[in-house]
Amino acid sequence: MQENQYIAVQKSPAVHGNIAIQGSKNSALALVAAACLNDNVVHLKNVPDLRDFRLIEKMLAKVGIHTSREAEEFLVDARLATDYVLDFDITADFRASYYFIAPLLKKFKKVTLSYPGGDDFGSRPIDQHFKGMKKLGARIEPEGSHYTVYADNLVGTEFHFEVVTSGATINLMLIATLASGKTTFTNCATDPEVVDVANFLNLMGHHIVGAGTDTITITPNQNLHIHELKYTVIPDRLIAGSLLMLPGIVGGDVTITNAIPEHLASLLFALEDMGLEITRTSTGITSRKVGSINGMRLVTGMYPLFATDLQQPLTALMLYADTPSSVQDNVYYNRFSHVEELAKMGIHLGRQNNVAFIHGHHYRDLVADADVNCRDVRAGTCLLFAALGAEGETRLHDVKHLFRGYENLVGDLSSLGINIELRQEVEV
Ligand SMILES: CC(=O)N[C@H]1[C@@H](OP(=O)(O)OP(=O)(O)OC[C@H]2O[C@@H](n3ccc(=O)[nH]c3=O)[C@H](O)[C@@H]2O)O[C@H](CO)[C@@H](O)[C@@H]1O
Ligand SMILES: C=C(OP(=O)(O)O)C(=O)O
Repeated sequence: MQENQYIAVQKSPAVHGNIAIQGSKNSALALVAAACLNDNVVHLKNVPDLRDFRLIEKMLAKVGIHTSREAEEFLVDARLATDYVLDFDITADFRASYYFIAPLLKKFKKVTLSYPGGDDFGSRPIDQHFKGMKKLGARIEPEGSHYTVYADNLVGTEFHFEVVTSGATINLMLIATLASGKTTFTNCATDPEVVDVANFLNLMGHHIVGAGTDTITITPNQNLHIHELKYTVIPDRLIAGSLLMLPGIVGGDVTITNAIPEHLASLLFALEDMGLEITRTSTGITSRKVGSINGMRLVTGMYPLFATDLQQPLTALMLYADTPSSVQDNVYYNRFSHVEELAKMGIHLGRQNNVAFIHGHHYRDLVADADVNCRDVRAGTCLLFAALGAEGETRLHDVKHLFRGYENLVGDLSSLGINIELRQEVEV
């Protein structure tokens, strides 16, 4: 359906309102896979209703793993898994497909799947996943666009990540629960999503220590009590962080009622540095425009440094600052698809390798009447936010990318007072 739709936005009045944030997409993707490791039903709360999860449901149904949505819960029951080959088209269509290696290795000691998809911002290697699996004793056979992992005898080991990667840290943590004996990983990612998955594995009865630090040990428990589990996914820090930027662009205030401030520390400092008033309370985070917005020099890095996923949305705020800014993405050097699209709105950023330069101020009187394409979820957020400060109408196409991250984007923004509409594309 989203193939035939576009979003139209006009210059927005000051925003006011409260939003409760959906569950984290990136955490829930891993938790659904982790739930498939349990030998009984798992009830996950806060799994967002997004395309990746609909793909997962279809992919798992094909191998006999039952999932369903009942009331607020996403149910997973992997007890009757029937096949070790995951659909090639589906596994190539989203990033987190590699998290399903562990549950199928558990059942069949082998699994075949495609190389992962996800947002395209240049090279997204999975060499650390492969190196870690091999160190645990797996054998990997590439076969064109797909590969098979064989794991007859996984043995606990020590593995040092050459690159800090959240995906590989989570994936290898899941696979290490299948090994005999203890595994120690060093140079791990410390993201909240890693901690969320470790907490769930501990709830299952495994013994994971150190998640959230650079050293994680996994002592698997092969005599788990087999019972139903309930677990709640953490709120989505990337959506919370993005929405907190809005007052800086159009004025007003936004309160996120269920965010976890520690997960957003580097963003909140950046927003304060840019001149927003940020209030952290036990019930949420409020961002309010109280004066002019300053530019800043932003550098991304792995958690707890500034998240690469938030640099594109923050670029939109930088457009409306009084002084220039720069954004250096050290995680994905080519995560700049918004730059070409902003140019269609008359917003010209400089770009040198992995750094974008934003003049600021200059765009305050911008008049836009433009059609732009959302090429990935966070680039789409940048375009949408940039358009909210410009006179005239901006039409965002390829919204399927945008909706990959947001469960209720149009509803949430409308509730804040933003003039946003979902329209049908006209067939030509
Ligand atoms: C589904 C999901 O959770 N997606 C998030 C996850 O992606 P994803 O898990 O794919 O990203 P990683 O944390 O793995 O990537 C971090 C860095 O490590 C590099 N790398 C990664 C794996 C590997 O085997 N070799 C390697 O060199 C990557 O190129 C990148 O430069 O974290 C990214 C970085 O915070 C976010 O932008 C994505 O939103
Ligand atoms: C890049 C993202 O997702 P994925 O890793 O699933 O492509 C994202 O959520 O910004």
